[in-house]
Amino acid sequence: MNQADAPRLTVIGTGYLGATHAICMAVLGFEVLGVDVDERKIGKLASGEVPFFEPGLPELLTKALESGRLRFTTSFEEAGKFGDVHFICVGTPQQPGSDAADLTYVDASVRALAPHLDRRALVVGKSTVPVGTAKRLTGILQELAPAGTDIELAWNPEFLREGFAVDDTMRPDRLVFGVASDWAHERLQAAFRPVLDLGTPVVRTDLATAELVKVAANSFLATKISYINAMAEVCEAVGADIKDLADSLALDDRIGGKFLKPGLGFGGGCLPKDIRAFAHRAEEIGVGQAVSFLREVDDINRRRRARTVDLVREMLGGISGKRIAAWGAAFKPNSDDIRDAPALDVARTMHGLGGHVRVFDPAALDNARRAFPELRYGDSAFDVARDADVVVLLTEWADFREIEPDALAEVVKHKRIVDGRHALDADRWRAAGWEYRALGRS
Ligand SMILES: NC(=O)C1=CN([C@@H]2O[C@H](COP(=O)(O)OP(=O)(O)OC[C@H]3O[C@@H](n4cnc5c(N)ncnc54)[C@H](O)[C@@H]3O)[C@@H](O)[C@H]2O)C=CC1
Ligand SMILES: O=C(O)[C@H]1O[C@H](OP(=O)(O)OP(=O)(O)OC[C@H]2O[C@@H](n3ccc(=O)[nH]c3=O)[C@H](O)[C@@H]2O)[C@H](O)[C@@H](O)[C@@H]1O
Repeated sequence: MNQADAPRLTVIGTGYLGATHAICMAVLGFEVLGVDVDERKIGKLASGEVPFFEPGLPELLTKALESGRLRFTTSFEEAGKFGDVHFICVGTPQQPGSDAADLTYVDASVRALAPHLDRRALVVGKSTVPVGTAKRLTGILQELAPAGTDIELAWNPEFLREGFAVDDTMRPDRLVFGVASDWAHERLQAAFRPVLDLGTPVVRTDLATAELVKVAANSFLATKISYINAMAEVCEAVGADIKDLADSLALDDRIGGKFLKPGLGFGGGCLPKDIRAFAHRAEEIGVGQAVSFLREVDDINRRRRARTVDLVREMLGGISGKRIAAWGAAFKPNSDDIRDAPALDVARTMHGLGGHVRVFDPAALDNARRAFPELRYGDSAFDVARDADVVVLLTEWADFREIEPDALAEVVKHKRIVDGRHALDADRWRAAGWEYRALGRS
């Protein structure tokens, strides 16, 4: 990359998204400054420690720090002086007691940065926000940036998946540039030059469309998952098989098999809160009816968690006093993220019903322990399964899928397994004498 032309980047908010973006951009050759209000997080990153689990990222952090192109700070003054392009990557969680997105952090970060922008710069929103946020932030920048400086706002939604964050950042399927001028578009092109050189498709559009693309994408993915889980409910009622049904649908190219995996449903820090915030925002702007199906998507998804508990109850004839091995805590494999994790929701419900639940997860145990100290935890999949009345697979880590039914049979009290993620080979487990149950399978 031609260093002379390359803009200097700041990345504001160094959580899952921001840390990944900052590290990858430095590896790609940019000078990058990561900024966060969390001193501990900044301290860890600066000393070479990624504060969350993400395959491949620790190695890249080491590489980026060694290159001298990546630094971290808590100072917005330093950020304003340093950067030509500022990426806003702070959290937009669900507001407590409401479906709306909490924009406190986005507003605070823009307000903190704006007074320090003393030369022409581009501020780029990456966080997932309700449509209309960019317009409002443009007003805040105009109000708070020093008089006479030319500050523009653009929107560049992010589509990375946790667990594949490095690859999704370095080689995304597409880039969306929501811009209000040719200058902003050119600046974004410069800020993604090495990615564009790979032939990555770019959609240039306006700010509102860019904001909407993101929530539309997550809503589509959530709808696909709830669609197949709705079919699972129907299968349960008639004794049909959701696995065969999903496999058959997937063979139609127009439908495709991705995000068509039935089971416990979606969780995490994004899909659930994003569909709720979108439905809420649509209602605010008078088009609630257009996306009212998202409420149903959410309800179908929540029912999966309750139904999984029901399945365990049916199998055991009650949950109170039973020893239950819960395999998984993270919202999906290859992540330590427990935000709105279906696995922990199910484990906590079974605990609340008097079950002796013990949880194991290969990466998310520390986070789970901190968030839910009332649950009991073990050191391995076999450890929590000792003398269990039932094993419940809640997050489909490869470590769990690879376990031999005969080896596990040695430690459990009863050979019963609930496959909450349709991740195990039912025939193999049944052949080994296990009672195998999964939602939507007779
Ligand atoms: N996690 C993911 O895979 C993806 C997340 N997103 C979106 O990106 C945004 C961030 O998500 P995550 O990285 O998961 O959240 P996170 O909670 O891991 O990170 C947010 C970071 O922002 C920092 N922060 C809060 N207020 C700040 C301020 N005023 N100034 C500077 N830093 C501040 C926090 O300390 C934290 O480190 C959200 O809008 C999310 O929906 C989009 C695509 C993927
Ligand atoms: O906005 C975001 O933060 C991100 O949200 C999701 O990414 P992520 O939350 O990392 O995880 P996914 O792989 O999408 O899985 C989400 C949930 O759906 C569940 N899922 C996924 C696929 C499937 O077929 N069935 C299913 O139940 C997973 O177990 C998980 O709980 C999107 O896939 C990303 O494109 C987006 O950038």
